[in-house]
Amino acid sequence: MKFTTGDATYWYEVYGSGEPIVLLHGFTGSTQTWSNFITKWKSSLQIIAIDLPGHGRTNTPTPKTMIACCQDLNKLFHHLHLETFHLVGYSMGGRTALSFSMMYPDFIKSLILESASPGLAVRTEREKRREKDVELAQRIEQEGVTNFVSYWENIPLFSSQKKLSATIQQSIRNERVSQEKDGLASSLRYMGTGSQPSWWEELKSFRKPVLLVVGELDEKFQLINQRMEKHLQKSNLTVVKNAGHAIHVEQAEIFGKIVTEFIFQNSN
Ligand SMILES: C=C(O[C@H]1C=C[C@H](C(=O)CCC(=O)O)[C@@H](C(=O)O)[C@@H]1O)C(=O)O
Repeated sequence: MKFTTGDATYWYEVYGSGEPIVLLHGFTGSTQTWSNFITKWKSSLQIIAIDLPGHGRTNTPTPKTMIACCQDLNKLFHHLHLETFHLVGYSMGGRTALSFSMMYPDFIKSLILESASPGLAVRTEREKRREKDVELAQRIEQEGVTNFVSYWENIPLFSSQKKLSATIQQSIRNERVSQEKDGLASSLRYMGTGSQPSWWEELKSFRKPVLLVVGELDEKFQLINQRMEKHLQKSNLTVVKNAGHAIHVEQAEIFGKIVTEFIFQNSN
């Protein structure tokens, strides 16, 4: 289904009925990221999966910053008459879910962040990261998506995915190569880790329940989330064994169990 606001058209999908949960994919992803979770849980939950700017079937001619994207999501949730819901985000989708929660906390019943971060606290680090994000965006524009994906799927952060079956690895690749180069480049430039605001200071005032999920093989994001847990009032950090960055793929059953148990514990 499509929701239009200004010159932006967001693609979203709604499944099932019951406790509402919103799913936000990561960089190079789409609603397809959640197909395993949706198949398994749509009989127990109302699931809303959204394509973020620059991804899937969402079209945003005017580039969307993280703040602008969250303002659009606010309009979409009002359009859907969603008063409160559980918000799940993976990686870039986790940064987006956290940003949205900081901006519109009243919507949030619980927040589930998979391999996410609140951005970079130090201005010079943000500036350096933004330069890297822009360089990567230029690489995508010059070399095209297929060549970029061949690079991207081999960065150390995703090394644990090499243990996955060829079929699953191919499905991740298929989702990535289906993206548009201008969309990915715009996402990096305007919603990348270096472009978004830092929410580190605001974490301590967020009062809703937060589940932080990281893979035991993802050292970088384990350290980030250990820091996040110390800043948050009501959070618990779950480290999933034999998983790297993409727990929802690498340990799909465990991911589904952890997330749904947390949702039902916080569904009142
Ligand atoms: C490589 C780093 O940053 C990227 C890592 C993960 C994020 C993501 O959404 C990847 C999803 C995927 O490809 O499965 C991405 C983001 O948050 O936009 C980051 O650019 C790093 O070392 O920080």
